[in-house]
Amino acid sequence: MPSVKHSLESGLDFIEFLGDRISNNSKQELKNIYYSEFRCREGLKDPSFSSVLYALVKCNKARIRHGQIFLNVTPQARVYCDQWRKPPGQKKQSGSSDLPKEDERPGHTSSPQNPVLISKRKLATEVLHKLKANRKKLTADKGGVELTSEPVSSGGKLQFTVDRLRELFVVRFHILNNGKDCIYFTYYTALHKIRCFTLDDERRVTRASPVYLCPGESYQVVVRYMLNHYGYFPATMYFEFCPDATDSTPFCIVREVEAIAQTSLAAELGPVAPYTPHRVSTYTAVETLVVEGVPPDISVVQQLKMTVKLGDYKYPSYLKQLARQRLEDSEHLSSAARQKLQAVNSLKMKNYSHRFHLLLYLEEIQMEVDIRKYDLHNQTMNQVQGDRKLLTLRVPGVAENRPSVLRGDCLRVSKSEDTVQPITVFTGYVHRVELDIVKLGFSKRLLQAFIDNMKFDVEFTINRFPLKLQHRAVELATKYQLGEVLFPSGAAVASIAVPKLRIFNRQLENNPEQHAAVQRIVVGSSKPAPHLVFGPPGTGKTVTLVEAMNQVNFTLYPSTHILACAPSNSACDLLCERLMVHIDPHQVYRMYASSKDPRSVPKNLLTQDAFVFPDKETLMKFRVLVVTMVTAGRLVSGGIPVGHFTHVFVDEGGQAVEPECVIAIAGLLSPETGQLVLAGDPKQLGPILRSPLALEHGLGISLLERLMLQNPLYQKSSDSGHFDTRFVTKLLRNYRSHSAILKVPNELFYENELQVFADQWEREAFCKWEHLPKKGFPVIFHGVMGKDEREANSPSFFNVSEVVVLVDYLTKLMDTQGKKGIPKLSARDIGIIAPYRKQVEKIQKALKSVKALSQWNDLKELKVGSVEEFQGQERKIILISTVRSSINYVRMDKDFNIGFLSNEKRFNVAVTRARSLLIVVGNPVILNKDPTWENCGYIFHEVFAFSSSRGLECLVTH
Ligand SMILES: Nc1ncnc2c1ncn2[C@@H]1O[C@H](COP(=O)(O)OP(=O)(O)OP(=O)(O)O)[C@@H](O)[C@H]1O
Repeated sequence: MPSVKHSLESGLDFIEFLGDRISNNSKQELKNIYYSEFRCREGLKDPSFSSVLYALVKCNKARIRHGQIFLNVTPQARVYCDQWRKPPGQKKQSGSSDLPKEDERPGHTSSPQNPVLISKRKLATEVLHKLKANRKKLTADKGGVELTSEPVSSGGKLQFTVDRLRELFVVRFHILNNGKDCIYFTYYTALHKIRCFTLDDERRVTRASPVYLCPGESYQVVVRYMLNHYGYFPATMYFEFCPDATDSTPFCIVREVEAIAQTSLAAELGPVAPYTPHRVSTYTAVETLVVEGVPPDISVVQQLKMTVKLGDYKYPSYLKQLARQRLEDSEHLSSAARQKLQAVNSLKMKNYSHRFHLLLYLEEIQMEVDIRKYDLHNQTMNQVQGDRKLLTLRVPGVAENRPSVLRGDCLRVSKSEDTVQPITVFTGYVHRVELDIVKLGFSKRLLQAFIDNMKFDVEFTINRFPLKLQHRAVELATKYQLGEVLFPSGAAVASIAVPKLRIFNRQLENNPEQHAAVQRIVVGSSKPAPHLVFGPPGTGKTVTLVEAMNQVNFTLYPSTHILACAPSNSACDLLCERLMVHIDPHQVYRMYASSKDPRSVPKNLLTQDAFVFPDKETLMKFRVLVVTMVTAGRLVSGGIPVGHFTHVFVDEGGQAVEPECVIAIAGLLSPETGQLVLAGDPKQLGPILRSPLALEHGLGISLLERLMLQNPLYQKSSDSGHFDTRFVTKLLRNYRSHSAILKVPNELFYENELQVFADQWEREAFCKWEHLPKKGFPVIFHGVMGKDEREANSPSFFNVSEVVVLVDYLTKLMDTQGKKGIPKLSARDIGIIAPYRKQVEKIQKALKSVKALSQWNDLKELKVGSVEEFQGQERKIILISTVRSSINYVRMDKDFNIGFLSNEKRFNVAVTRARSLLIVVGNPVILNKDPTWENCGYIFHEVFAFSSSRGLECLVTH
């Protein structure tokens, strides 16, 4: 019995084979064609007609009504004729050819799979490969054959746009034998399976019955497009010719066809200018004379005096050598260098600072190498209207940290025409970053000499401040003997009875794990060892942390001071907002770094125009300070004494490298009496690192993850199979999402341990939404054949077809809210996640320009951002745009650690933010090439009762 999958593939090939005869509904006639023409092709082992029909019906590719068969390919017919039929007795060809070898062609394969598909796939791979390598050769007219088309092609590419769907668009290829000899037109096909066109020619050319063209004779192939969906539909048309029907080497001519169907919104959002990539130039050392620029006014009012020194921590030169060797040839690391690295491989308190200094140096060296890639040449700057002391510079990519430029950072510019050494280098300080524009403060000397259109070369520099803080932190960890905090043995742990608590957040009363965790933290049951709270997304880690802080503040008052930290500002803001529900806001202080733009701070957290670092005494009066880990370093510099903070709470602890986390501990927390609490999920976004060497030697592992992986106190007991709850709390009840939303992450990352506890009314709020493909399953995967594009000289990607679909869903949500049992919505209930900054920008632009959406008067509250910006956040409805539509860029995503593909952790965070409805918009063909997304397709298949091997394809719900 053949598998349904095998039968379906044969069925789809049969449909393709039928060509124009697809409209034939007679079961008997189709059966005859199947057996007499299709199934008996040489070497084929297709299943029986009834098995094929069964598979087609089961997978919605055919319907049977009153004994008649309706093949489900219209109007999206994929009915170009397949002509992989070898002429009987054809001899093996000799000589080189553009074509696949003869024994790889159908009829010569012994594979039990369908050879039509295999050979066509092979042909497609080969032709596409050759197109990349030598496009000119493949697309050139040759052998006397002239291939023209209507519409006319240019450089082998034929592009056309249709404005309206479901309207016929005809492309004609004219084949003219312009040579002196006769020629056989033996074969043609489209090398992509996009079901939006049919191929037709009068005499049904096949290798079995080629068309003979005498000199001067011509022939026509017609491609009929019927686009049912907006998007971008590329195809590669392959035409094959032979000077002699039996005994000569065939050759081919290829044309690329791009059909585009777009709305006016898509046209409006399209590229503003063709993409011109930034060219990387080689760097040569030159003698320079540096002229200092003007830093921005400190918007932070600095009342906190710096009393603890921060060293410079420059890396030793031998390390640069080592890193360079490694970068160029990892085989030839000197043995001394190798030993140095090996010596620090196993982390102990004894080598703690030494090891992290080394790894941080390696990271810095790599950062220096990477930042050079962004150097700009021959750039013009402009004077800022209204503030002529500043110059603006366009920095493509800055919005997605390529390069990372923050307020207060420094850039080095020199006049492009300056060639005489020493070259004058002007340092410019970043006053403001606005999308891809930076505003820079330079010295008077440059401003006075500045004239419009002056050309400059620009070098970016790295911000060493966070690195320096990390170096100091690992040193302080040794100085203050944090051994029992960083490598706890559990020896000093006293057994204390847990107190009865009056819980502030009543939700926790129903969750014994959360409740117990709070009790343990309040009583300090793990002290001096850290207490870990870990669990999958939405299991209430942050809520537990916040309740524990409330309880510590309330129960142990007045002897406690809390430092609440997270790696990112958005996670800190969330902590702060939740803390202020139960703690008097005057007792909580949210301290921001000077690099933070006050305009990006949530209104309820910004109490004054500028940020203030109050003096030490004032700071020490607050019950709770909320800061990022890096800003916690300022508290150390400001001389807040060790032991002032009785508790340090770290949320999203899995996102920071260990030395970053230690900034908030070393020099602040008492090693004997302090309580450290770390919350996080190692399966969500981790630290981002550049140096492969540092990664290889473990810098990518967070403190939370290291303790969980390497310290027995934080592992399940082999006897009981349970965690020791004095040290670790594992949360498994998910309070955020509908089970359908959790299905994929639960299976892929959490061994199906995650339990659904979200409020039933909330989680099922969209289960009856009329636009769901399956009622009761509030997940939509919407397949879009879009195009990932870039514009001007920005390296960031966007995909307008996906923006159009997102906007369409938003409009549907707006139209249906408050009707038929669907709750009323405000824009703040919705979040849109996109992997690239340009796509975020295009979505924001679309939100502003679509009139229908302006009904939401809080439209500004609709958050559009990257996954990083959504970590720890949730919304009722999440829409995700995956953008990627060409396989060629997937490698780039991996190298730059961007995008959704090849990054499980980013995928996990993105799909676990929604409470009641998740809509993913993406290209199924590309996503299926990634194992995580492909699995996603398989898992959904069960739900949708599809039976196919085609991953996400079956979920395409145009
Ligand atoms: N015991 C509980 N009962 C009901 N709802 C809860 C409970 N604990 C947490 N929640 C709710 O679950 C949602 C997720 O909580 P929280 O943000 O604390 O999860 P998290 O584990 O920190 O998530 P992430 O890993 O995504 O950062 C919130 O809406 C919160 O109010």
